Amino acid sequence: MPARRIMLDVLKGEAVFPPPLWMMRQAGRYLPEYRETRRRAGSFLDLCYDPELAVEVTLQPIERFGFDASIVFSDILVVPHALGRDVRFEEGRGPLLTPISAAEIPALGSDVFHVNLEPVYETLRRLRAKLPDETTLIGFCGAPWTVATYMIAGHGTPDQAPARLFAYREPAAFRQLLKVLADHSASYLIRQIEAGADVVQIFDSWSGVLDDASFERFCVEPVAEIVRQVRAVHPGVPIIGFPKGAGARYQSYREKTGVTGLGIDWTVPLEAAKALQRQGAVQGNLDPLRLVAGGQALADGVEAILQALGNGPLIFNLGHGITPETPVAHVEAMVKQVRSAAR
Ligand SMILES: Cc1c2[nH]c(c1CCC(=O)O)Cc1[nH]c(c(CCC(=O)O)c1C)Cc1[nH]c(c(CCC(=O)O)c1C)Cc1[nH]c(c(C)c1CCC(=O)O)C2
Repeated sequence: MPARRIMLDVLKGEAVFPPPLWMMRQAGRYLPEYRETRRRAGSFLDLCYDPELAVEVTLQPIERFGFDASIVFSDILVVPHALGRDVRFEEGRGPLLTPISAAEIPALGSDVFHVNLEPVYETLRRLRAKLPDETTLIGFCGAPWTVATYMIAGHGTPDQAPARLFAYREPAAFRQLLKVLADHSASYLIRQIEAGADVVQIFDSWSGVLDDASFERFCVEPVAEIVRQVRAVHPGVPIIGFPKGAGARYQSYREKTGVTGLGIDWTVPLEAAKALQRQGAVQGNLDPLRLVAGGQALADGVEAILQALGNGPLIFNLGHGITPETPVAHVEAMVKQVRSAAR
């Protein structure tokens, strides 16, 4: 009999206690062993495209903490890179891309998109063979809006003003950009599932900066399109949507996109999260800075989530990625508290 992957039970709507647990960005710079592998890899993208090293860093947090889920090591910006855009990561500055112009969008695409992403598929195949049977394997992509913000600005910005202006000034080109990203992201997720992913997550880190109409067109519609395309091929695979900062729009986001699970950031009130659990699983939502601070701030934050959401379908996680300055001992304390929790 195959081992039970409890995160999959939760995504079916079951309440499991203590809840399954993993962390966004769990393979990353807060781990000394990650920093060591990273030094050997050359550039950050070299690490993403080297299945041997990517498997190594993906497994590091699993070996250390025994998380219930493992997320393949890669980045959301491999999609524009595989589409032929120039993408670099500079130490201390984050991603740098050559900004795309409206005139370049009609020709955007690549015959070798999946060839370029083959190392990611190979990493997933190797991971499924190496992971404990009970560990859920997560594939992912960025949502079209969030990926587009980096393609347009060429770097991270606090409010995505360049992408918002572009969308208002060049609506036809922008719509086409979202469509190209949605189609390629859907086929990317389908290939990740075929390489062994049990679940896929769509990261929409910048959905919180949009007005009502723009949220509908730039976040909801492209993600709904991805969900439709993935479900047409793999109807049984759960999809987690993480529209960070969606606030009052979380509920309609799940209804309209059809995502199975909802990633919630730390600003979502626990009462509202409880209401969201009536429609399906939620994943989150510890403030990553409570994990940096540790001590009582951490213990209180963990306890509040377990108390409020522990009776419903919950995947315990942070409300956003773990930050590099987080002490490993604080992660150990969090894992211990979640795992030893009693209802
Ligand atoms: C917006 C976004 C990106 N990438 C991602 C998002 C969505 C989630 C979020 O909002 O955090 C998602 C991502 N990025 C990475 C993963 C790996 C899997 C995991 O362990 O979660 C995942 C799921 C590795 C990474 N991606 C990056 C690192 C750090 C770079 C390094 O190790 O040198 C890692 C481990 C770099 C990256 N990649 C990106 C940025 C803005 C940066 C720079 C900021 C930073 O340095 O933290 C784009």
